[in-house]
Amino acid sequence: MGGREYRMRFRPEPPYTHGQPPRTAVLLCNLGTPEAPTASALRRYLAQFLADPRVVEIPKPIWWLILHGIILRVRPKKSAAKYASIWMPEGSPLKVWTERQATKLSGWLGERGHQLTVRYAMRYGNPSVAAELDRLKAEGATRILILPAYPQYSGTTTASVFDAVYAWAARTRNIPELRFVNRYHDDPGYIAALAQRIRAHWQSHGQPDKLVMSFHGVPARTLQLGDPYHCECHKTARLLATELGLEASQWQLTFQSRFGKAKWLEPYTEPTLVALAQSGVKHVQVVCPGFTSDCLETLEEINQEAREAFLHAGGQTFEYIPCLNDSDAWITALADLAERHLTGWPTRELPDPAALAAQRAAALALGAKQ
Ligand SMILES: C=CC1=C(C)c2cc3[nH]c(cc4nc(cc5[nH]c(cc1n2)c(C)c5CCC(=O)O)C(CCC(=O)O)=C4C)c(C)c3C=C
Ligand SMILES: [Fe+2]
Ligand SMILES: [Fe+2]
Repeated sequence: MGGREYRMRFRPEPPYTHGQPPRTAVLLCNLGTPEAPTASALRRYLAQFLADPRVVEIPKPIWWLILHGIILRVRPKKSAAKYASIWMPEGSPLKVWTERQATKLSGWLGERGHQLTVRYAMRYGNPSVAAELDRLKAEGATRILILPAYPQYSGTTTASVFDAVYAWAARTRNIPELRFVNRYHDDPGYIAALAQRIRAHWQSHGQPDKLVMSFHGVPARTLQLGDPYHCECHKTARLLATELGLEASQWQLTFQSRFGKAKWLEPYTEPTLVALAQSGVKHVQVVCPGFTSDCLETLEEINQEAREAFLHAGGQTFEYIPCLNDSDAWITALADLAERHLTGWPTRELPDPAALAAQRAAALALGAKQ
């Protein structure tokens, strides 16, 4: 590599100062979402998302023809209409919830005496992983914990977040200490937060004939290729059912959001709901434990499309139980998780009273518990 090329690759950075105290940050990374519920925003988002070789494992020359020749011509308009039906006044639900989680988590970790920064980033779209890492570094972060918003590890999601971090590190001269959370599908705090969400629903609505736990699917082939996602979804579901005291006949795991013509993990959510209705099951509740924030896949695909299919097939009541979002039990679980992953750094940071007060104020503004 020539000198100029080298300088271009490793961008100039502020000079390193000896004796600076270590500064820790947590980066909560979620999938990403379009900027607006419009066809042009959807085209930009889907072009980036579906070009990721972690997401679509088809040889590039063939996939490029399908993606640019068909999918990006047809899907943006259809998907935009779906997004429009779930859009919140503040923006896309996925981003709104992820941002609230980061703000609340920051406040709660501050309450526990940690002086650290919590930010969120999106793997596709904005704020990008690279931009947030640049920002954290510019603010003096020397240690960064990468916390994907996915409890179950999958090469298609978790590993893709890590790819983005590695790509950023590959062009960074003075790389902060990095830590990665791979999975927390069996974390007791996560399971307890899910159980609490469901029990709260039961208090006002009662128990269903069947509780359907619907996870996002992945191509079935990835299971044979060693992706642990399928097994981790099953373990989450099993632990949750045990925590809720459910017998095998009272719940079922399904996989949703099939994309393309290949076989995906089964059983598929919507056909299962239709079959349940046809077999005489009247009252179902659906929960999506693999999604930590409500998004298109839960609010539209489950709460609109799947509801319609179940009721049309003869079901009587369909209740959707919202995702963890910014519920107190979930933020507690995230804080515990981050804390466990943050222990053992060689030096402890000294709390900064001004930063603590600011974090507390932000958390209080969101109604966080004292
Ligand atoms: C929770 C984990 C997720 C896995 C695993 C996952 C795999 C995966 N997804 C696609 C294709 C699409 N997914 C889309 C939306 C979407 N996917 C997840 C999560 C996982 N995906 C979320 C949280 C969302 C919602 C985003 C939002 O903005 O609300 C979409 C886009 C929507 C659409 O146009 O229908 C596509 C496409 C594949 C191919 C895949 C694994 C190979
Ligand atoms: Fe997806
Ligand atoms: Fe979908």
